[in-house]
Formats: sequence, C-alpha cells, structure tokens
Amino acid sequence: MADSFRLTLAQLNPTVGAFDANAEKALAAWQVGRDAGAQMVALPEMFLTGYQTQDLVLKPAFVQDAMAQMEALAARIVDGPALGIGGPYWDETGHYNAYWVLREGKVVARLLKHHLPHDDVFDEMRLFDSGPISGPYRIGPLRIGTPVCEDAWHPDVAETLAETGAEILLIPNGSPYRRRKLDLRQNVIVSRVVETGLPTVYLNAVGGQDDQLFDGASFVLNAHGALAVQFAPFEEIIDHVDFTRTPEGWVAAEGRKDAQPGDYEQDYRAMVMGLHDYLAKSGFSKVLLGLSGGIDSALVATIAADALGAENVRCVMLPSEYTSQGSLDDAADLAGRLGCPLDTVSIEGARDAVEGALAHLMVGTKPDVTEENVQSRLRGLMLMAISNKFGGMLLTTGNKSEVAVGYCTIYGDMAGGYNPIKDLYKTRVFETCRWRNANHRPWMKAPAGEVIPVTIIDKPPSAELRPDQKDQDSLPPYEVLDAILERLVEEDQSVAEIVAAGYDRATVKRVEHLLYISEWKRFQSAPGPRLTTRAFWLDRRYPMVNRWRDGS
Ligand SMILES: Nc1ncnc2c1ncn2[C@@H]1O[C@H](COP(=O)(O)OP(=O)(O)OC[C@H]2O[C@@H]([n+]3cccc(C(=O)O)c3)[C@H](O)[C@@H]2O)[C@@H](O)[C@H]1O
Ligand SMILES: Nc1ncnc2c1ncn2[C@@H]1O[C@H](COP(=O)(O)OP(=O)(O)OP(=O)(O)O)[C@@H](O)[C@H]1O
Ligand SMILES: NC(=O)CC[C@H](N)C(=O)O
Repeated sequence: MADSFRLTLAQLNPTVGAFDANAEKALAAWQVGRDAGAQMVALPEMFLTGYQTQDLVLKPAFVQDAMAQMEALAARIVDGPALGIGGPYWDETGHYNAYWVLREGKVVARLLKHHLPHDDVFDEMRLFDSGPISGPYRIGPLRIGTPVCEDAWHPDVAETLAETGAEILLIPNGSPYRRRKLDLRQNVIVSRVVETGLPTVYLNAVGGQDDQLFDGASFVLNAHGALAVQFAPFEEIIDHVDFTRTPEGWVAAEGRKDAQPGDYEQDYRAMVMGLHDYLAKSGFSKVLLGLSGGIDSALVATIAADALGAENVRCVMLPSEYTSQGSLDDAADLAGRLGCPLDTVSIEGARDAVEGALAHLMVGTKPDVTEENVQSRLRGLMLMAISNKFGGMLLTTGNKSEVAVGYCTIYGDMAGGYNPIKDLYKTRVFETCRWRNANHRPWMKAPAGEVIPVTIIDKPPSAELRPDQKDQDSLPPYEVLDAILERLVEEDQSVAEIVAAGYDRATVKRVEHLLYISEWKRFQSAPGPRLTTRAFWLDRRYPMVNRWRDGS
C-alpha cells in the first residue's frame, strides 16, 4: 500500500447563490490538484452554495438546484483526485449541512454536520437537522475523518472518528473572522489533536458575505499539536500538503508557514475585503461618499481607495456656512493624496429653500437639532442623487461609537448602502489611520505613505452643523465613551461593575440609555464588516422597544 498522500487545500472565495461560478472554481482547483499529483482536493464548508446562505437553504428549489449542481459536478470529477466540497443535502431523514466527496463521476461519501452552531452569527438549528456522526472514508491509502466546522468545536465527533479508524482529520470550515479568531481556532483544534492523536487539517473559506468575513488562515497540525502548515489570512490560496505513513502514523510534511499580521492589519484587511466583496458580489465597482474633512470619512475614503482603486472612489464635499476653511482644505488634501476625484456641492441654497418652505410652520420655534438634521439630510439627498445618476454605491461613515449611541441622523448621514467602519470604535479609528499612514501592503490599491493628513487625525472631531460645534459637547470623551461601551456591549458588564471599575455613574447610565434608545436606528442602518465579538446585527439582537434599565 502506498505510503504517501498528497492533499490539495483550496482556500477559496465562493459567492452565495453563484452555483455555476463556485463549481467552476472548485473544478479549477481540482485541476491544479490533479496536475500536482494529488489524491484529494478539498474545498471549504458549503462551498458550492457559498456561505452563509441564511434562510435561502430553507427553500426547496434552492436545495434541489444545489444538489443537482453537485451531481453535475461529480460527473466531471473523473481520472483524477477525489474532490471534497461542502453543500446542502436533503433526504427523507432530514435537511443537512453536508460535506460531499466526489470521485470517478460519483458521490462516494457524504458527511453530515452533527453539531449545529447557534451562537453569535449562527442559527443553524433553524436551518438544518443534526446528522448522525459519520464514520471515516477511504481515499487511496488513507482513511479520512471529516468533522464539519462546528463538529470540531466539541470532542465527540473527532473521538468517534479516531475510534472508528480515521488516520487524519480533514475539517472543512466556514469560520468567520473576528479579532484574534485564529488563536481561538488553534486552541480548539490542538485539543482535538491531543485527544485523538491524529494529524488535522483545518481548511477555512475566504471572502466577504454581507457583514461576515471569512479570513481563511487554514492550517495543518501534526499529532501532538506541532504546526506543519499555515496559510495567510484573507488570500485565496491553493497549495498541497504531503502526508507520509510512518510507524507512528501519518505525518504531514512541513509546508508554507505564512506570517499572521497583527490586529490592526487584520482588521484593516477585513474592512477592505468586506467592502470589496460586498460591492463586487452585488455588481458594483464604484462608490461615493461625503468627504467632510473629518477623520471618519477620511478613513472610509482610504479603505475604499485600497479596495477599489482611488479612481473608483468619488468624494464629494458638501459645505455649508458652518464648514471651516480647515475642513475644505483637509478634504482636498486627502482626496489629492489618495488620488480620488473630488466634487463640491454647496447645500446652502437647498437649506434656504427647505427652511423657507417650512418657515410658516416653524414660526415661534428656536433653532435646534431640527435645523442641524436638515443639513445632514440634504447631504444624504444630494449624495443619493449622484449615486442614482452615475451608479456608484453611497458609503456611510458612522464609527461604532456613534452607531452605538445614535449620534447620527436617520435618513441623513446614515444614508448609504454599506458602512466599512461600523464595527470600529472611534478610538480605534484614530489608531487605524496612524497604522495605515505608516504601513503599505501589496494588496492596497491606494498609494503608500501618509495618505491621511495628520491635521485630520489631530483635530477635535466636529459635525460642523452649528457654530463651533464639537462632538465632545454632546458625548463623553471618546476614551471614556469607548471604554464604557466596550464593557456594556462586548463584555456584557452591569452598570455596577462599570462603576466599580472607576467610571462616573451618571455617565455610565447616560451611555446605557443612549445605547438602548438607539436600537431602532441600528435596525435601519447599513451593514458593515464584523470585526468584534459583538457587531451590531446578528451578534447582538436587542429589542427596539425596551423599557428595562439596569438598576445595579
Ligand atoms: N424608537 C423609535 N423608533 C422610531 N423612530 C424614532 C424612535 N425614537 C425616535 N424616533 C424618531 O427619530 C427622530 C430623531 O432621530 P434623528 O432625526 O436621527 O435625530 P436625533 O437623533 O435627535 O439627532 C441626530 C443626532 O446626531 C448627531 N450627529 C452627530 C454627528 C453627525 C451628524 C450628522 O447628521 O452628520 C449628526 C446630532 O448632533 C444629533 O445629536 C425623531 O424625529 C423621532 O420621531
Ligand atoms: N461638509 C461635508 N461635506 C461632505 N460630507 C459631509 C460634510 N459634513 C458631513 N458629511 C458627511 O456626514 C458624515 C458625518 O459627518 P460629521 O462630520 O457630521 O461627523 P463625524 O462623525 O465627525 O464624521 P467625520 O469625522 O467624517 O467628519 C461625514 O463622515 C460625511 O460623510
Ligand atoms: N460554520 C460553523 O460551524 C462555525 C463554527 C465555529 N463556531 C466557528 O466560528 O468557527
């Protein structure tokens, strides 16, 4: 019996619902494996349909179509390696998230996911039935056990596979990014390796799907947990792992060990990829945004220029009488450094017209946030008109701190289809700008160097909706606001715990109140890439009507 086995890992980016394109990608990877003499080529979880399909996978027509496409793909897998690929499977016993193994024109195995994740962004218990734990399958000389993603986060599936003769584990995944997720995954998988004594392949998808980002970063561990192979995150990679039979069992040869960037780089890459894929997969190649001369729109313009090329990022300055010369200069400076086209559209005439039209109703009232919001909404209106006429998608620019406390105008600066910094607290916005100014990578399409002028980073944030307005007039300093928000949102701390940590009780209560009363705004807000454990959308599902307040 042969003593070697070549497994080709395809860390690739599928598109939800694009069955033909996903199948072609799988076939191209299979051809790479075949040409390299592999015995098997593996793709990630639910690759044929893309992931996550959400409720699409409850639709019989969708699943029938996917299963027919899978059979058609199987018919093309002849005279070469086996192909492992994720896709749904329905039969009279249930509806499954399955891993299909195709070989010599046929489906030779189907491994059904047993543990269905139902935490953070996952609801698989509502979408699938739990399959029985499948046994190992043989490809050439090797018996392979395949826990499907969440299956590997519990000991039982891997243990059963080891007990029933698996010689390696191959885990296909659709595991979404969040900060430092790779450390968590490796800790979990080391436990499986130690429990089973089996070399383990962890293959993850890459690419953005709505708010979720799959970061790849696939890896291979040998028995005892030593790292044999590590793929880079956020890249499409096809590469091979060579296993050799030894007296102690199968051993993976040392392969590529791609470096894993630090937190700021990974978050930045996630935002760039999230924006790129949301647009490209929705059929857009251009964006526009309101460029105020402030830091949030500066960072969004930079992310967009890195994702799409500066020529595809149309910046629009929409000044009013409150716009300072400094803001006009900073916006022009940033657009020039990035190489983005910049237009100027005054909102003054439109504001006069709106205020004139409303004047007879407003008699006797004092100017307040109403007039401020009109300016914001006029900007949204003008930007959407440019979007409609010229076809770019409008980006909205609220950071996580603002989105958390509702410091943004509904139908105003919240207008837009995607928000690249929705899960980035304001204090991280500053640090991210500094990181981008100091670092450039080949995947960034905008120029290297100090693209975000230091004056933009250093000036006090202002909405410039009334004379001398500063964010800090309405909100606690961002260091304090972000620290309280992180404790309330990410850490689920009580008011008493936050106060005990040294924060002023009245401030904590105010932030808690603002967080709860703006739930409705977030419900109507644009999606954005998930970076944390509690992004606003699926990770944290709060009611809009909620009269409870923490009395601790
Ligand atoms: N639970 C709920 N469900 C549905 N609707 C609800 C609601 N609660 C209030 N509302 C409605 O929402 C409206 C208030 O919300 P909204 O109109 O957004 O206005 P509002 O939140 O009152 O004001 C916008 C805030 O964002 C700040 N800001 C900061 C930075 C930039 C910008 C900018 O615009 O560029 C703005 C601005 O200074 C102000 O504090 C009310 O008219 C009310 O009818
Ligand atoms: N004068 C302006 N010209 C163009 N767009 C603007 C202007 N003022 C505000 N906007 C848009 O509205 C968004 C919210 O802006 P605002 O300046 O009021 O608050 P901010 O959160 O401090 O954002 P920024 O740091 O980008 O200024 C901006 O990011 C920008 O997209
Ligand atoms: N697709 C899944 O089953 C995900 C499982 C796991 N909780 C992860 O995030 O990696």
